[in-house]
Amino acid sequence: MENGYRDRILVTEKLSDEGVAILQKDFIVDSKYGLSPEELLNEIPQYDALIVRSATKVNRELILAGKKLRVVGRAGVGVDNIDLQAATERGILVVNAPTGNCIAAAEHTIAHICALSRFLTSADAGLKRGIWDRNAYIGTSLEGKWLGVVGLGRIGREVSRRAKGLGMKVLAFDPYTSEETAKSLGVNLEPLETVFSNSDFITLHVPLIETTRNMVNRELLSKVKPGARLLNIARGGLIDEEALLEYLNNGRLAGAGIDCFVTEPPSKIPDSPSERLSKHPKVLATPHLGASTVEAQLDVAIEIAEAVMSALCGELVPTLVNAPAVSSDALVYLKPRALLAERLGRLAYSLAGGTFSGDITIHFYSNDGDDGESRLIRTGVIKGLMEPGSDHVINVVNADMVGKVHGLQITEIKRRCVGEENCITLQMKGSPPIKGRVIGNRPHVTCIGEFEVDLVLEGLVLAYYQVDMPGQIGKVGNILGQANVNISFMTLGRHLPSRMALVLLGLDSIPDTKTLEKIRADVGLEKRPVLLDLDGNPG
Ligand SMILES: NC(=O)C1=CN([C@@H]2O[C@H](COP(=O)(O)OP(=O)(O)OC[C@H]3O[C@@H](n4cnc5c(N)ncnc54)[C@H](O)[C@@H]3O)[C@@H](O)[C@H]2O)C=CC1
Ligand SMILES: O=C(O)C(=O)COP(=O)(O)O
Repeated sequence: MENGYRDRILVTEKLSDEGVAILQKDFIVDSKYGLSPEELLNEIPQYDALIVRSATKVNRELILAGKKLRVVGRAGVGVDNIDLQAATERGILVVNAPTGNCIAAAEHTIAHICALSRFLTSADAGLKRGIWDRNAYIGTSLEGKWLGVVGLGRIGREVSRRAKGLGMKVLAFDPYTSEETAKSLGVNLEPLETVFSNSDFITLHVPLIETTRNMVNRELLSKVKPGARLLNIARGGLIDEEALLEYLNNGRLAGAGIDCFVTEPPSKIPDSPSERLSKHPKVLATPHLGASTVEAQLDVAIEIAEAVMSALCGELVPTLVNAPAVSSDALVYLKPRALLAERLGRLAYSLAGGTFSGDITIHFYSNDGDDGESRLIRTGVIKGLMEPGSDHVINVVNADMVGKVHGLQITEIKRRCVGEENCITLQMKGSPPIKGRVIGNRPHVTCIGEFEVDLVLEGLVLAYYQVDMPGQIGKVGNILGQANVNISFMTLGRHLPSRMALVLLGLDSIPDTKTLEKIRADVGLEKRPVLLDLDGNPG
C-alpha cells in the first residue's frame, strides 16, 4: 500500500465473514461468486490478490491476465486447481491454509466409513420411500477390521487416530512418513499393494500431483481384498473412475465413499464416469463436503486472510506453497538476515555503478542442511542485486529462476563460527567484499573491502572514497548545506597504508547532479559520489 493506493483482493468462492473482515481492515475486498472463466479473465487485471477454494481454476491464462496479481490464496489445503509453475514464473506467491479444515476432512472420512458399513444413506432413502426392510441392510462391524490409509499426513493421521478409537486396526502407505511417526500412532507402514490386499476399508489422503494422478488404477484394484470398501475424501483424479465403476459392478468392491470427483459437479458432463459414480447404488456420494463445517470454514478463512495479508505486505509466509516451507519460529530469526542479504546486494549493485557481475559468493553462518535458510539469504542477495535495475518483482518464489536466466552463479559458503551468527559477507567478482551484521534486528554494513564502517542500511546514503586528510568532511558538509540537503548521520572507514577513507553519509533528501559534481570537484574525488537509495523502489 503506497501513496494511498489500497491493494484489491478478489474472492471467488464463499469465505467466512470473519476472514473477509480481517482483510477489509487494510484492503479493498470484492466477493464475486460464480464467475464464469471468461468473466474471471475480465475481472482479474484489476486485482492484486485472488482468494479461491477448490472450484476456481487458476490456470496459466488467468495468471498471465492478472497483470497486477502478486498473491493467490487457497482457502483450504489442495492446490491442484492452481498452475503453480505459471505462478512461480511470474513471482506470484501462492499461499494456502493447510491446517484449518483437517479435522473436518477426517471427521467426514469417519462419517463415510460408518455410513458405508451400515448402509445408512440407502436405508434412510428406502424408508423415506416407505420401505421398511431390515434384511437388505445387514452391515459390517468396524471393530477389529483393517483400515488402510494412503497418505499419512495431517488428515491421514487424524483419520487413523479416530479409527483406532472405533476399534479398527490401521496400516498405511506413505513413502515420506517415518516409521517413528507411524509407530507413535500405532500404525503399521506397508507397501501400497499390501495396504490394498489387506484392508477392509481403504482411504486416500494424498495430494493430487503428478505421481498420485490415477494411482488407484485397474492394476492396484486387482489386488483389493474382496468385499473391501474404498474412500476418496481427498481429490478427484487419484482414482481411475472407469476402473472403480468396473470393480463396483463386478462385486469385488462392496462399496465406495466418494467426496471428490474428476468432474465437479459430476452432472457437468452427462454420463461421464464421475456422474455414473455419483449415481451408483454402491457409492455414498457427497458434493466435496470434506471441509464444510462451520468451524473449519471459520478457521480456514482466518488462516488464509492472515496469510494473504502478510504476503501482500511483503512478509515471508510460512504457508507459502511454491517455495520450500520455513517454520514460523525459524522465520523470526531468518527475516532480519534475509533483509540484510537484500541490503548488501543493493549496496554491492550501487557501489559497482549500477551493475552486477554474474559471479557471486555469499558467506554466512548456517545450521547444516537448512535449505530454507540458504534459499532466503540467496533470495535476498538476488533481489538486492537485480531489482533496482529491472522491472522484475523478485521474491523467494522466483529468485533462483530469475537469477539463472540472468547468468548469476552463486556460491554459498556456510560456516559455524561463534560470534558470526548474524553476519553475511557478499563477494561480487571484481568488487570488494562487503560484510554486514544484523544488530537489534536492523541490517548494518560493517566492512567494505579494507574499510571498517558502521552504517544501518536504511534510507538515502551518499558514498565516496576520499584522500584521508583534514578538511574534507567540512567541504562536503558545506556543499550539501548550500543545496539544502540535511546530513542525518555519517560513518568513515580509514585505510591507513593507502591514506584513503570511505565516507558514508545519511541524507534526508536527494541532492541534484550539480551538487554531486561539485563534491567530486572540490574534494578531488576520482569518481562522482554514489547515491544509494536503500529503501527505495526498484527502477
Ligand atoms: N474433501 C475435502 O474437502 C478435502 C480434501 N483435502 C485433500 O486432502 C489432501 C491431503 O491433505 P493433508 O493430509 O492435509 O495433506 P498433507 O500434506 O498433510 O499430507 C499428505 C500426505 O501424502 C503423502 N504422500 C505424498 N505423495 C504420496 C504418495 N505417492 N503415496 C503415498 N503418500 C503420499 C505425503 O507424504 C503426506 O504425508 C489434500 O491435498 C487435499 O487434496 C483436504 C482437505 C479437505
Ligand atoms: O482444502 C481442500 O483441499 C479441499 O478440498 C476443500 O475444498 P473447498 O475449500 O471446500 O472447496
